[in-house]
Amino acid sequence: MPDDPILEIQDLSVAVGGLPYVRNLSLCVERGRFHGLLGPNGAGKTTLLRVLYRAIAPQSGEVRLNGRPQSDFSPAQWARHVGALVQGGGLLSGLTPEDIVEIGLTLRERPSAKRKEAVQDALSLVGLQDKARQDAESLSGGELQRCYFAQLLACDPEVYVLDEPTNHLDLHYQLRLLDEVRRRGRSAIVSFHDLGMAARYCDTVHLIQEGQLVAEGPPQAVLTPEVLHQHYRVDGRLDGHSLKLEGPVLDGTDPLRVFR
Ligand SMILES: Nc1ncnc2c1ncn2[C@@H]1O[C@H](COP(=O)(O)OP(=O)(O)OP(=O)(O)O)[C@@H](O)[C@H]1O
Repeated sequence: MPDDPILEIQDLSVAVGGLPYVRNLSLCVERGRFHGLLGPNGAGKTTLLRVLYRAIAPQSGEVRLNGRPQSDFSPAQWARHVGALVQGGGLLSGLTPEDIVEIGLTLRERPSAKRKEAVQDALSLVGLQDKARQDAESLSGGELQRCYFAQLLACDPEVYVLDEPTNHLDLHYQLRLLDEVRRRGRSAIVSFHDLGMAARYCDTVHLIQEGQLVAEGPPQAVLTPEVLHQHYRVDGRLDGHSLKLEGPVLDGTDPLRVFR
């Protein structure tokens, strides 16, 4: 049992259109720790995260925050504690980055002067201070991801739920923004495809396959050559924070061939 769980997921099952995409899954997020959710495409990572930020309800099982069931909280109360960076944005028409960050802050009861300051601070953190009043529809993919990151950083929830947060970000911002979440000492549950980044940031990783938890523990203990072979269909090994690949990908396909 973890020492100090902030979020407990107990025996969770989620079906979409009658098909089970998360099955009897239990895991704990420890207070102040970074947890990675790993697994191949379609494993169920986003589905699980969507339950955590209440976009969908589970068929069975329970999510608890500080020992209290999710159903004890109104959606707005929950969102104050558990904030999410999700895949794909919302409606942007007519909004600026300033508006997007400020909309997030309506969850927080802050005087308007403090709110303005928080918006500017968050936009500076993500390097968007010069684009604060531009039409958000004109932002690049990475700039938009930074804008949503700013919204979350301004709210600064107790638990950060990040679904592939490095999507569209250049290396500088991948490191800068995940460093910022870690610097704040918050709890985080984060889906990653980049196993090197997962190894760099996560205290614990949870490997999911076909909606079930198949392994969990420190990255170096979980991401063994056998696991890479079996679940990612590549041969390689984790060397510190670097993934060293050996030989072609399995199933007879060698994507590097086209570059040779
Ligand atoms: N609304 C939906 N309708 C139909 N199928 C869905 C829906 N949502 C999820 N699924 C299916 O559930 C399975 C798990 O999807 P999910 O997005 O959770 O996977 P993932 O691990 O996040 O994958 P990826 O790494 O590709 O983002 C997939 O097979 C997906 O097609």
